[in-house]
Amino acid sequence: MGAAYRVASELALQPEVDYPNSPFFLGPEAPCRFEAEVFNCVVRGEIPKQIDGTYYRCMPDHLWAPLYDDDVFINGDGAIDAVRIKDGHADFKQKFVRTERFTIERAARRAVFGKYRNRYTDDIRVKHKIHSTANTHVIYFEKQLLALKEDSLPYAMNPDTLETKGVYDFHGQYTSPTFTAHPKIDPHTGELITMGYEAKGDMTTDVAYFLFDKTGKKLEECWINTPYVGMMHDMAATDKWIVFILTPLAGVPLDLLKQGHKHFAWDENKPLTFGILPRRDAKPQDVKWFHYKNAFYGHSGNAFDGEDGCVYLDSPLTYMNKFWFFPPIGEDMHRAKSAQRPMRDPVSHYVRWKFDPNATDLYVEPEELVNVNGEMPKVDPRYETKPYNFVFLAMTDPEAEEAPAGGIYNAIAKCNINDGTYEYWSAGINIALHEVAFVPRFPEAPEADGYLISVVNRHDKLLTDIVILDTADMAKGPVAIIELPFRLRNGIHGSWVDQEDLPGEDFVKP
Ligand SMILES: C/C=C/c1ccc(O)c(OC)c1
Ligand SMILES: [Fe+2]
Repeated sequence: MGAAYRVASELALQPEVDYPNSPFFLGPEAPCRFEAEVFNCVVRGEIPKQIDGTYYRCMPDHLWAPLYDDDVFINGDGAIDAVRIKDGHADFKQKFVRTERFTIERAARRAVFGKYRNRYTDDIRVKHKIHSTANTHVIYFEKQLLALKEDSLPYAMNPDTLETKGVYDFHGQYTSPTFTAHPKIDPHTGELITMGYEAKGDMTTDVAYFLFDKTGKKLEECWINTPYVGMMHDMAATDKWIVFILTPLAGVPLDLLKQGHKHFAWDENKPLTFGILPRRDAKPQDVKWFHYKNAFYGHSGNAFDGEDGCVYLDSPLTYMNKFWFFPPIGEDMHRAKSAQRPMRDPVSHYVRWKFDPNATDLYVEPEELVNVNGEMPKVDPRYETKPYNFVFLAMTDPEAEEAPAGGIYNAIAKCNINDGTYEYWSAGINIALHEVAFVPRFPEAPEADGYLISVVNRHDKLLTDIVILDTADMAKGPVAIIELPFRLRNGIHGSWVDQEDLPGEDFVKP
């Protein structure tokens, strides 16, 4: 190391960017902090000409060193990545959502907001401001992007410029202060199905369900209460039913929150719980709650109505608290320890839950569909809310001798849920793979026949690739690799939007 750099290493970082010494902020996960535009990205291979649209993705990226060293990666500022693909070329853009937090902290040039979902840890002057980081999911509805964080309302954005328009409450029709990061858009009706939890304030059991028609007109609003307070990250919907998912990541008592405790803590005495509610003409007394044992639920694959009148929900099931950074209840809040899983069971597998609206026994036991250690399920969107045959999962390569760095995903599987078989591409060791987006090969293509888009963080090169796979030959690996000239961080969820649904051709202005 040259003399200049020996000196540099003795110079302290300015406090506003002196990030904690934690895996959430180091090495390949060091904050990026930039906005970007790359016209005509470097591409290897051939991007199929039929692909015409934009892939949007949400990435938490702390702009400022957090006020608390034990802050979690899911409290980073939301940046939206957009990859516009047309005629075999790709243009890239990344912009931060202009949340209130973004704007206030930019003016202050430092962090002002406190811990994840704990406004009692915010600087007193922003305690009543919108807490959203808009960092979890980005969906497309009513010709705009909605950047989502489950503790707040959506932020609406322009899909071409990625400019933030502002907080969106469906023209006053949405009356909960919280909005899930996993609303569902029914591909057959264009309706938006959504909910907010802790909907009457921190640690309340209130949940508000809403249905909007494709023009954004409210069709349903129904308020219910859950058996306990817990993280309700994802949901599910069929033609006839809504499924609420309540996990044992329990909300801590309000007085602990006020003392600065993390919002959630793993409660090994609480069961993973499901509630079903009629999708139409929903009444609070209609909700019916089912429960399993103590287990972790991340995301829903799909749900559908059976001919037997039962509601079927398919999902990965995990036997340990994947969110180990939310400690067991009752323990010191700085401790990070996982709940125990039963010995020899897989960490996760893909299962089917069955809820009988007429059941008297409210205990449910899932049936295994596919034995893979995967999460971030995606089905062909044309089959959402309907019976289906295939699910894509981000997973840990079952044949790799070493786990991928950081316990993240390094393979993508196309799973047949009818016979439990799967085909997959493994990207190797020193990389992190993400949730996929699916693009049908052509509008009437068979289910799951088409292309997958995912982001690959190359820890070997500290750069990021966007890969395109052909689902007809998963094992072959990418047919095209879009090479970005910089590194992105772990992202959460994203959406593919066909060009014919987008408002214009203004993605890249000359
Ligand atoms: C897999 C991710 C799950 C998740 C749950 C709650 C959050 O606030 C969040 O923010 C990025 C992510
Ligand atoms: Fe999620």
